[in-house]
Amino acid sequence: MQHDPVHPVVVAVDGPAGSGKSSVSKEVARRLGWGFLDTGAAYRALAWHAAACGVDTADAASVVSCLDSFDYRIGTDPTGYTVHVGSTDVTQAIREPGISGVVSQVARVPEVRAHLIELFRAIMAGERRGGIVVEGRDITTVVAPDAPARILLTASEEVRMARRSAELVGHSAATTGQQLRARDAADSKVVDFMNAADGVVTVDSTDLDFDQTVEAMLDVIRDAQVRTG
Ligand SMILES: Nc1ncnc2c1ncn2[C@@H]1O[C@H](COP(=O)(O)OP(=O)(O)OP(=O)(O)O)[C@@H](O)[C@H]1O
Ligand SMILES: Nc1ccn([C@@H]2O[C@H](COP(=O)(O)O)[C@@H](O)[C@H]2O)c(=O)n1
Repeated sequence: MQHDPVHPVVVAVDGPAGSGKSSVSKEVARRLGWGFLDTGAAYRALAWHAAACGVDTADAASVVSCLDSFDYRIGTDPTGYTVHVGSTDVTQAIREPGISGVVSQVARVPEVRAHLIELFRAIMAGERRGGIVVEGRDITTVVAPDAPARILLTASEEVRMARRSAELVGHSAATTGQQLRARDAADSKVVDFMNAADGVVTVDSTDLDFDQTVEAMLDVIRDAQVRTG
């Protein structure tokens, strides 16, 4: 797994909502000096764009009609990336519960998935650092099934709910937990991110703190580096 200036090393990470995919992957990328790609941000930004255009996100054909005008930009710097749709910075807006509540409707549309997967592969190929850590739901199985290191990052539902409620001040723990469970249920109908596919290593962070989880992921990457030379 040596640095090839043309093909960055890809680390693929999947997992359910609140498992730590984005925060842990970002820190792993930062420690390696590699890029980081949060693929969920694109589905969220498209949900934001559809809503901004007055489109009903439950109507697949209307969502598809928004793809042509979806001018999406995201950086891969793990120390501070921004998300733009056109000239609007939507980095914060796409994290609002209103977007989390409808993003699965957008993500289940096959044309949307095909469009965004192409975009992710282009971003991965354009990475100029030695590697890129890419996280989402179908990275280990669809977006980058040949990645040398593939990880399913998980944690018990109870722990994931507690971690998510701790960061969402002003929202009840019950509502936050309900939303997380509903999103996983909807997303699971489209891709399987609860079970590790063949060759994918599971990192269960239920009993690990943040730093231990980062180290566990780095161990998997180091093992893959030894395996693939
Ligand atoms: N091992 C851990 N110990 C303690 N807290 C953690 C751990 N891993 C992640 N967290 C915290 O859990 C919260 C959820 O993590 P994060 O947002 O990275 O999850 P996610 O899988 O990307 O979620 P989503 O798919 O909903 O965007 C964050 O506040 C993060 O700091
Ligand atoms: N590879 C992916 C990534 C995300 N999604 C959908 O986007 C939603 C938001 O993702 P977060 O990681 O920011 O929570 C998620 O709930 C999925 O609907 C996806 O389908 N595939």
